[in-house]
Amino acid sequence: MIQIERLYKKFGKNQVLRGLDLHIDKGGIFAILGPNGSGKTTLIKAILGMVVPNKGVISVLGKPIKNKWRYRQEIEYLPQIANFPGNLKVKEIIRMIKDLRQEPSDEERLISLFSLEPFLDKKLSTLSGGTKQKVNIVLTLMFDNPLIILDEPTTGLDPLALIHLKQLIREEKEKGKTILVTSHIMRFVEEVADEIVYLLEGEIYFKGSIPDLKTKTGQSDFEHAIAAIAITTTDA
Ligand SMILES: Nc1ncnc2c1ncn2[C@@H]1O[C@H](COP(=O)(O)OP(=O)(O)OP(=O)(O)O)[C@@H](O)[C@H]1O
Repeated sequence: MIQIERLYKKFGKNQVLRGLDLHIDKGGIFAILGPNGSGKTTLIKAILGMVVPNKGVISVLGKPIKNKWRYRQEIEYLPQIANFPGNLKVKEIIRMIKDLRQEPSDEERLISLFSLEPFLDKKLSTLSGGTKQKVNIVLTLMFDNPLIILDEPTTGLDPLALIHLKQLIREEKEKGKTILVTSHIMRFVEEVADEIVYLLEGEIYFKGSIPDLKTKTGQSDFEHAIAAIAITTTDA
């Protein structure tokens, strides 16, 4: 599904990824975690071909992605900050993305799930942050592709929308898909993730299940296990 070998990326003098290796061979929900600025979004954008690495090889769905773009049609991506033109109405942006993708979509179910009907004729610039995020989730999950990448999908969501999001992610996983998700909300991660991928100092510090992480850190609580990595490695 995703194979990354010795990935390096620096911005100016800032060496963000330092020979990162990552292999994701099966479906499931993988939480990409790590401190602020550890390179989670950089890694995701490298997988999407939006950040060009300095060195290393990335293969997605079985093929190296260098100088390729077609593979992106098989990926759904929810960016951390989606910047769609504010003067477009919700129904217009949905139609625009559908026209661009030219793929079957099931937006009606998602619009109804998030109760977005009253907003379809409203301009994006007039929506609250949480409602915008619901629209972004619809735009991401309305297509049916094997790889889904969600960068901070919970931002701004109310509790009911969060329950729907978790359910949707689990449904996609049941279809055998691979879902990469970043989040700073540890409760959300603990509820949905099959595996944790923890980035630190430009490499993968830990990849494995939550029980394995608890064993490794000697912590019985997930949030404390994550915090323990930060404390241990800062002290080192
Ligand atoms: N386009 C860019 N130009 C220059 N520096 C960048 C660029 N994109 C990211 N960086 C830097 O790379 C580092 C990693 O950023 P990145 O956004 O990948 O981290 P992150 O782990 O996703 O952080 P957060 O948890 O805060 O979202 C940061 O120091 C950031 O300032």
